[in-house]
Amino acid sequence: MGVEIAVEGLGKSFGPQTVWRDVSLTLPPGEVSVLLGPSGTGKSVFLKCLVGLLRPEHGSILIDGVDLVGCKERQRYELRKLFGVLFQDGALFGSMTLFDNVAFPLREHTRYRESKIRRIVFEKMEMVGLTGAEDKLPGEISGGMRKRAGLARALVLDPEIILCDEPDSGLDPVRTAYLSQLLIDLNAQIDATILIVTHNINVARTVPDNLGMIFRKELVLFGPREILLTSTEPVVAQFLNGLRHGPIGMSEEKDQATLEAERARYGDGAELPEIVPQLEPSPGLPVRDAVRRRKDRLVQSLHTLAPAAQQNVLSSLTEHEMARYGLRRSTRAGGVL
Ligand SMILES: Nc1ncnc2c1ncn2[C@@H]1O[C@H](COP(=O)(O)OP(=O)(O)OP(=O)(O)O)[C@@H](O)[C@H]1O
Repeated sequence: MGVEIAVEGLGKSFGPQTVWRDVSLTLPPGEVSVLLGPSGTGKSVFLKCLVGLLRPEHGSILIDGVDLVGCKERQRYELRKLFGVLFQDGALFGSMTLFDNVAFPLREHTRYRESKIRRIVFEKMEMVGLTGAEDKLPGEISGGMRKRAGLARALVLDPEIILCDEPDSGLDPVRTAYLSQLLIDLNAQIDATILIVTHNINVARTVPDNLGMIFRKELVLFGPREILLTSTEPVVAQFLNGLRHGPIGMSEEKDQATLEAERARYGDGAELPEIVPQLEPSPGLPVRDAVRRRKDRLVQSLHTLAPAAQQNVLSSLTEHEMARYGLRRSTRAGGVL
């Protein structure tokens, strides 16, 4: 199972510019989380801090109990091995074939024989649907294939944590849907802790177990999807529903396109749409253990959730699960005894 990442009081600045301050959240082990936020709010900077590429000035990042911020360089090097990172553009070497790109971390960090490297590379390329493209150069394939190759490379060292920086950027909606499915399938297969940075509303609605949002230099909320997707917190509701009215202004141009598209779909109404079901692993794959663990956790804290979130948690439980948790549905709509 993937490891837990506990971030406490994190703050990052570049000279006089504060990117964000006092960010605290816990990425539950083996679950998929999404970090949202308008352009330029520091989502990529957050990912780079998590993997140790940037150093925050304040706070701690406990990975499996070890503080990445305060630890020695040697320990940081060891912690980094737990991560697989998919950068925005795939970050492939243009002069290397896909095979060599994907093999690169194995050749750098292990002493495996070439036959073993070959086996691992072929296995990961099959996982991301790139069998047969091993000899292609990055310049000869589509953006979606480059992302998948980047993902295969992020997987070769069997990471316990996978970070994806805008895996959907530059992809059409169909390829984004395939990539979203791929991430859920991967989670079902390897149970890694996954954090995805995006401003794609569909990805946020359908992929993660947990959601968080950065706005105006702060983490506005972080929690289970049922809480964020039913939240009436103005900035969260505006962003997740692509509404014009709300704290996010016109000046963030990149999000304007998203806002236009969603406005065309939902109109300007303040009514929140129903929560759409979360993606499930493709047929033939194991069920995600994270789903069961998360339900256990949510049921324990059910009474602390707002009514709309509570109702969504309850409606996600099967009758068998209701019985296992000792819950009975009341005759009142969505109620519980
Ligand atoms: N190495 C750096 N040195 C100085 N400033 C930086 C550096 N990296 C990022 N920044 C600044 O930090 C802020 C946040 O950038 P970041 O790329 O994390 O935003 P983002 O939320 O990921 O944006 P987008 O959604 O557009 O990718 C920006 O103002 C950016 O210019």
